Amino acid sequence: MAAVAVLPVSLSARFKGSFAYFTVKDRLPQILTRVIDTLHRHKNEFFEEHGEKGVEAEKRAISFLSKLRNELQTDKPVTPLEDELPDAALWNQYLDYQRNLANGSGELSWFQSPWLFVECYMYRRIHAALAQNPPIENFDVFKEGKAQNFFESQEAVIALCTYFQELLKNIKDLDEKQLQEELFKLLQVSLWGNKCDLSFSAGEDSSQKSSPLQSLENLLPYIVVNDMEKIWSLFVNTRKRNTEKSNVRVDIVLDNAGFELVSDFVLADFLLSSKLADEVHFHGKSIPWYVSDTTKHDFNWTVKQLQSANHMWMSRCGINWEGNLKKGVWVYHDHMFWTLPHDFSSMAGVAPDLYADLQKSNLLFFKGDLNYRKLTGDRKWEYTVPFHQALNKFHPAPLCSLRTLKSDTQVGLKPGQGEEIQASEPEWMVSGKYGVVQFDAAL
Ligand SMILES: O=P(O)(O)OC[C@H]1O[C@](O)(CO)[C@@H](O)[C@@H]1O
Ligand SMILES: [Mn+2]
Repeated sequence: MAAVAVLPVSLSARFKGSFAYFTVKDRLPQILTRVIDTLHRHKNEFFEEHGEKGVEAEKRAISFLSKLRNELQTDKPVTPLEDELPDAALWNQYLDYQRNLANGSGELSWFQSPWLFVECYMYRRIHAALAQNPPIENFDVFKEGKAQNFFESQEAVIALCTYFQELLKNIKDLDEKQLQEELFKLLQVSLWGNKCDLSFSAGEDSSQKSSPLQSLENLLPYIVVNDMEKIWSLFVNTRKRNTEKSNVRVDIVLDNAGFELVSDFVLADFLLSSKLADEVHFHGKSIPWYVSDTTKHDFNWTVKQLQSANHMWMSRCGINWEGNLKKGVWVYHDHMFWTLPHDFSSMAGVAPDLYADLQKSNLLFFKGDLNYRKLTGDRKWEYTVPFHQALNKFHPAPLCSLRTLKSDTQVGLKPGQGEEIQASEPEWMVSGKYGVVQFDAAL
């Protein structure tokens, strides 16, 4: 008889003093207030573009969002979605599932329900507030913040593109050891690029200021799970095993736009230029999500920004990346599943097409904290539970999380490792200062 997986409870604001409680009580209302403020500040633009209809739509969206903020702050019931968007049915099925988990017919509460669920729900309601109010239905309330993060990270972008173009000049002469070293550097740049996320800072400035390559050495001790050697072995073994005909495919499940996205592009370009991989598939969000997550617009906008930069190495990168997309060796996807509330153990059942697509990959990179929470079900795991166990049967392909810790859940640590850091830095799980490169070899 197969052992039945005993799963710990979900993180939730019902645990006073937890980071979930602080987020639902303080940070989510702050994010909503910023969204409302953004709409107010764009009133003239809406008028210029759409006339009176634009201003009326803006007013309706603001009243939707103010109502939402009041529901959240006074812990009113979490209500079914009433919009006609394609994912509404899946969302309302999930609400029923959560209601039955809670206590049958009882109401769903922001503070008593699982944190992952109510936080995702808030972003889906923000999307509905815009989508239901033409003619501003396509306005991305987070666009300004994402663009600002990109522009304020220019120095880091220039440093990274310059470094990378120099590397490309002699990439053919690199031996295996040097290739491995460069891979490790760019994995770390992509990892620490994840510190820059606006939902974490509730929209405060979080752009990458310093050069991303300078600080890697002294950031190494803050990587609490470091499986980079396993990633290298996977690439070496895949290349040995692979015959000429079959492609080595790597997927990157993206997180934040801005500097982090550029660091993911550089990693992806390196994987192709070094011939460690033949194609890279990127997975973004189909609606604005968690303030800074990458949408299709952000993805294309960022490539265009690099291309048209008046800096030689930036534009060289942008031109190469546009070329990769045109050649089809880079492919962008944005499946609806990534913006549902489900954790990834439900993917095979809820989105079998996506699960089947991920199974074609040789290695899946999952960027960031929200993806980590969904990989491990956002549960109160013991620190030392194996990552494989916490994945709860989610094994479409070998996978690696590149995550800076911004929520209080972490698995796969050595005995005593978590307690030791906790003793000296009580905020270590939510400061974004620590990170993991955490690998699971699948079955
Ligand atoms: O962009 P990332 O790395 O997924 O971070 C998003 C995280 O930020 C937070 O808003 C911080 O609380 C979490 O809710 C979420 O997991
Ligand atoms: Mn994010």
